[in-house]
Amino acid sequence: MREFALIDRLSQRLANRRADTRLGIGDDGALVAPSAGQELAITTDTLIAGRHFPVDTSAFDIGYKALAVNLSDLAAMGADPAWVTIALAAPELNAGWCDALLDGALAAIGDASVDIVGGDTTRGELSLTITAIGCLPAGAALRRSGARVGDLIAVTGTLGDAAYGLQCWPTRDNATRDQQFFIDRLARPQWRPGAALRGLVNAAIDISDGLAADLEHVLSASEVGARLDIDTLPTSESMMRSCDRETRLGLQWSGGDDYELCVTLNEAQLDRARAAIDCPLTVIGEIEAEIGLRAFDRHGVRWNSDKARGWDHFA
Ligand SMILES: Nc1ncnc2c1ncn2[C@@H]1O[C@H](COP(=O)(O)OP(=O)(O)OP(=O)(O)O)[C@@H](O)[C@H]1O
Ligand SMILES: Cc1ncc(C[n+]2csc(CCOP(=O)(O)O)c2C)c(N)n1
Ligand SMILES: [Mg+2]
Repeated sequence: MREFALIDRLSQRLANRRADTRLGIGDDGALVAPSAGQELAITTDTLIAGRHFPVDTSAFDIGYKALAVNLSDLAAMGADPAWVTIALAAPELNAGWCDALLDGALAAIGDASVDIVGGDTTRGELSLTITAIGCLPAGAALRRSGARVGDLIAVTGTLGDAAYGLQCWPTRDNATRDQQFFIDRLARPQWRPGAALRGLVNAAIDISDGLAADLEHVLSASEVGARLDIDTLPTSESMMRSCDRETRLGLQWSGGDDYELCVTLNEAQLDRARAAIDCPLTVIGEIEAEIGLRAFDRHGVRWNSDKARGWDHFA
């Protein structure tokens, strides 16, 4: 298939959902009309074959993950996702493969009010760069710098599953149910509706590089420290069955690819935050004045947190 055949195919399949999308695919740029009083949150993330996903990942899963990780960044800003562009580089264009990629992208969007308003198509090694734009009332964004001494630290969902999924990847053709669960967590991360936490939490980040590394970004932006109770890290049943404690804690601490939200909030808002977000929200620690990230086990013994700190492309 040629470049313009793909673009025609895309525009035929994409119907705009939003009244404030004035012009989608087809011109030199898209046109959108945000409401007065709103701010736009803008984020971009690239996924490269062999680096962000195994080279033999299905087109559906590549499309899914590319959208999910970007919508997760908007969620971490507390923005309602609204528009995305998809820049695709591929060695060749195969119609069935492109359809499956778009199926995956649309599945990750789900019933969110998001329009794919543009993109770019080039020949090259397989990679996707998504730009996602979200809306929120001016001043209401969830920033990394908002954590306050005394805040609780909480995370959505469970941690470590996707990092273990990467280790399970070689089993994918005859995976056990637990191994398949981990592989699915890697391939199709569930982005969380962070916009629902606006006004309820003081700071937020999504966990892409690993809990420790990403929480450190919040701590340094907020000029505070934290104490974590390592035995409270939310753990899936599959993970409990599959890994010993040290392996599990290593994956949860610094494995990355979780795309869960880590937030800090006043204890008085905890019940409201839990009611607002449609997934478990587990308290794992507290913000303290003393700079640095400290972890302790349930007996109060310091957990060796000098282990690998998280994903760094250039480490
Ligand atoms: N090449 C670049 N040019 C300009 N800004 C950049 C560049 N790379 C990163 N940034 C900015 O640096 C900040 C942190 O980027 P980073 O990619 O680490 O985001 P993240 O949300 O922590 O991680 P992830 O990419 O896993 O979602 C963001 O504000 C991002 O826009
Ligand atoms: C094949 C393969 N190898 C390694 C990993 C792990 N991984 C890659 S990038 C990243 C952090 C987020 O990326 P970024 O910071 O670019 O957003 C993680 C945890 C993977 N998913 N697939
Ligand atoms: Mg992020």
